Amino acid sequence: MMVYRVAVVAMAKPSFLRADQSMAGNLSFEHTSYKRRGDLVFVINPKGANGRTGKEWKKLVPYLRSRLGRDCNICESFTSGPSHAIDITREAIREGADAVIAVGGDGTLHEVVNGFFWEGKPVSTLDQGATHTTALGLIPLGTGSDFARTFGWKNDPNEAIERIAKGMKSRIDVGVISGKSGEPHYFINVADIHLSAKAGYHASRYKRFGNLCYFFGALQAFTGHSNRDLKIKVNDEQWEIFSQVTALCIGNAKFFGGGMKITPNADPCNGNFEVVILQDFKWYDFILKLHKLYKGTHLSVKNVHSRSVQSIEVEEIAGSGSIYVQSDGEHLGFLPQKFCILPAAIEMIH
Ligand SMILES: Nc1ncnc2c1ncn2[C@@H]1O[C@H](COP(=O)(O)OP(=O)(O)OP(=O)(O)O)[C@@H](O)[C@H]1O
Repeated sequence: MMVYRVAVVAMAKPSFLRADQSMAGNLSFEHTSYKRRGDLVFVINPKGANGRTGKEWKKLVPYLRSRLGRDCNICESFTSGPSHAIDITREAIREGADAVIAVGGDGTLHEVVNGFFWEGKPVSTLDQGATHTTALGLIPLGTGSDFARTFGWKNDPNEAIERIAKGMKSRIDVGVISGKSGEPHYFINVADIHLSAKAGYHASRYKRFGNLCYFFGALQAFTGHSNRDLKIKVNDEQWEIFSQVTALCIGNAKFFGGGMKITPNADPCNGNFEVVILQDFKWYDFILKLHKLYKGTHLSVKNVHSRSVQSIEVEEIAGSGSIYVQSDGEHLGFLPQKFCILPAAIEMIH
């Protein structure tokens, strides 16, 4: 789908994006006859954090323009609904944007990351040769904003603008999920299975309560929950059985669920996931051990297993098709699924 169009004028390539006014949904870009330092496309979810993202963004724009506008072409693109950020990102990359910056929570970042890929391959710029890369940026303004926590970033847009102004970049890993059918799906933060994924599924309905949504989601997920026997295959080796699994979490970064440091050794730049498996947890274990899960000191707790992997395949032994899977806090579907790391897949502004 064409998300925005660049009016074509007769001029030497490249054609660049320029948008000095914002519009809901599709954008029209003017050309500039020269390339300034960078073309930045901001992808804003106005409904993020129960509408707070849109309000904060409005307040932020004058400062953003004064801080970055002299050196960069600034383009604002508002998402009109789920998945729109994926299309905006693909189009921006094809048109040669220097950075696509997600403005919102982990869900918006997740969609922008998925926009860096198309049919299993990285999206590339149409007419600037193989050397041009589009960087990923983030202004964290969501409910949980868990990915940002790994880097110690707060929901502070001014800090984020400084990072963009400095323009320090490094390559980070991305996870790819392939189920039995359909397109590969990408994640940047944490993918998780069973109880936590079910909790996240329910939490999305309570975002108006801020971080309390995770508590309400967890309460609902416990209703009718039972631990299940799973089999896993790590790095394409032998299948192993893990009995009575409560949750299995695959971290490219460390935090999920609004600040729980579930995969405390994960590092998005090291070419590995950290997998943490909780087995045979009862509801009261979460009460007794919750502080450890938030602090990331739970790896020494009984029935907690952790390892570093490049790929992991997970199936339920009973094959009920009812084990929830989420990635970056977004409901993905059900088991079976395979998760692989794509080392250094995206350049990120940090
Ligand atoms: N215009 C829109 N209207 C409704 N939903 C939207 C719109 N644009 C994007 N979305 C959806 O909103 C969801 C949540 O957005 P986002 O992650 O930015 O905020 P959040 O859920 O409050 O934060 P977090 O994920 O960090 O907890 C995304 O999954 C996205 O698909």
